[in-house]
Amino acid sequence: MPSTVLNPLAPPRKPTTIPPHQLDYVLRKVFHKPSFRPHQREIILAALASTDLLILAATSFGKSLCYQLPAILHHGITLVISPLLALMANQVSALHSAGIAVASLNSTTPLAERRRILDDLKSGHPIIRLLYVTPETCVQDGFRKIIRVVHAQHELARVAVDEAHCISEWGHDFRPAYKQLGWFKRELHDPEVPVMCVTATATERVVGDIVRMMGLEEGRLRTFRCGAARGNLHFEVRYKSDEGDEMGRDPFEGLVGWIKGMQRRKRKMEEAGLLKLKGKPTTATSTTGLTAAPSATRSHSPISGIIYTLSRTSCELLATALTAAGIPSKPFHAGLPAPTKSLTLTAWAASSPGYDVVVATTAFGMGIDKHDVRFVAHWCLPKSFEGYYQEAGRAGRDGRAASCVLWYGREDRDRVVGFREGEGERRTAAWGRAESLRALVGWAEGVGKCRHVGIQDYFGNGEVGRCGFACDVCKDGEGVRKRMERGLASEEWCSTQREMGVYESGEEYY
Ligand SMILES: Nc1ncnc2c1ncn2[C@@H]1O[C@H](COP(=O)(O)OP(=O)(O)OP(=O)(O)O)[C@@H](O)[C@H]1O
Repeated sequence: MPSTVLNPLAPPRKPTTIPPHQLDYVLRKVFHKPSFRPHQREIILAALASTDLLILAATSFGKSLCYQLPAILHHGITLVISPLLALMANQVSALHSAGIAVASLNSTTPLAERRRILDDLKSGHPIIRLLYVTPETCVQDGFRKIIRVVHAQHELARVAVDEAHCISEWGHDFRPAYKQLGWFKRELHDPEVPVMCVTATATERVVGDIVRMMGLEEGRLRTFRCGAARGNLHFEVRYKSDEGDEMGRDPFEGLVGWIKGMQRRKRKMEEAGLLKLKGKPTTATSTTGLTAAPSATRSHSPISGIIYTLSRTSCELLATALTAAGIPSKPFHAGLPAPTKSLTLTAWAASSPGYDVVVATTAFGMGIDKHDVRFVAHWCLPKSFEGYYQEAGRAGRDGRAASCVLWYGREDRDRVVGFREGEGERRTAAWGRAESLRALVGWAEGVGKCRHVGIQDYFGNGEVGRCGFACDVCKDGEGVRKRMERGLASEEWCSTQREMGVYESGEEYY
């Protein structure tokens, strides 16, 4: 990279003209990627032209690169606003290993590190290229004062808002502090600070909120609608009631049979030499020092998967039952000690023996970027369509085929409604969630429509045709209809149960 790029005394920021080959060079040399994915180059060039950008693109698209690469070419610092510490930690450690001057500032930053970062910012000419902060940090007066100093020196290159749907009360992960991020456009002028908002899960209403609350002006904003479609994911819904599943058996048997079926097919392909054997014996050590047991030599590589449940109790019970059934699984939820969670995450990411499957609550979602997750199962109905698609999006991030199965029952639907009512949400958020849940239920019971088309209809960004064979409906719509009729409890039964308060529970979620 030319030394002028990193020179803290470089002249005031103006649109950066970069020869196209330099983008490829940085992509390969710094990010170790062979080529850009579709749309990435175009978005990065628009970012380098200091335009305001709204990026609506599927899970695993590679949205982070769209602000990371310009950040190291641009003069000045890029502020990345991210909602989750885990999400930040992943990106910061990857950028750090690539030799990029990166830092994060949040409630867990050690005092000495915090002082170092703030001193760097206060100098007005920070050496840090990318600073990851929580939205809560951005609303603090002290932090804003320091940002003004940086801006006055023309050194604030861009504000990137990750998971931008969190700004909207209609969205599924609303965070009040996100609403205050309009401050950057409102208060910082001459020069204007370019903003980039990125999300995978925004409906039209949420997009409207992002534009309005961030103070983005339609005339100066470029929106990239890259589509929410994930063509490599196979979607399927399996139907169940409290009495049993669509085959009249315990749904757990169905789950075990499905996972073992995948294992068998993979083993056959490995034996036939059609798949390379991965998963060498490894010993994973978490950042907190706990170590997973080393493996014996494996004759077959494991299938990596995630199973989502809603409550902590079912998370632990299911992990224990699956392990007993021969599918090595670990629970992950917010109630577990930090070292245990860290070990689970590290060992699962390293495909260590005993960690094939993580059974998780929604505490395990955004920011999970393991490439070879071959399945995501939802054992219970999630609370929103966006949450479902975000979680399903953890599968197949290497672009290869992966399966997403939702076990859907009307009793679960009513439990989710009962649980949400107990949360006492604000009115708009409650309406938004109710609408989203209704859409998800409609999708699960909508056996006449391709699942991929149903997803696009909900998110409304980008068109897809029927998938052909990448969902249960396109494969065998009539069969799905029959399974649904057999598997679901009747509405009359559910309504009687609701009246008796059967679905209200005091369980802990997340
Ligand atoms: N051009 C590229 N070539 C190869 N891999 C890439 C490229 N761009 C990004 N990736 C990889 O794709 C993965 C997903 O990228 P990223 O985490 O930015 O996804 P995302 O769009 O933010 O998805 P999500 O919304 O699901 O978090 C990462 O492992 C990243 O390193």
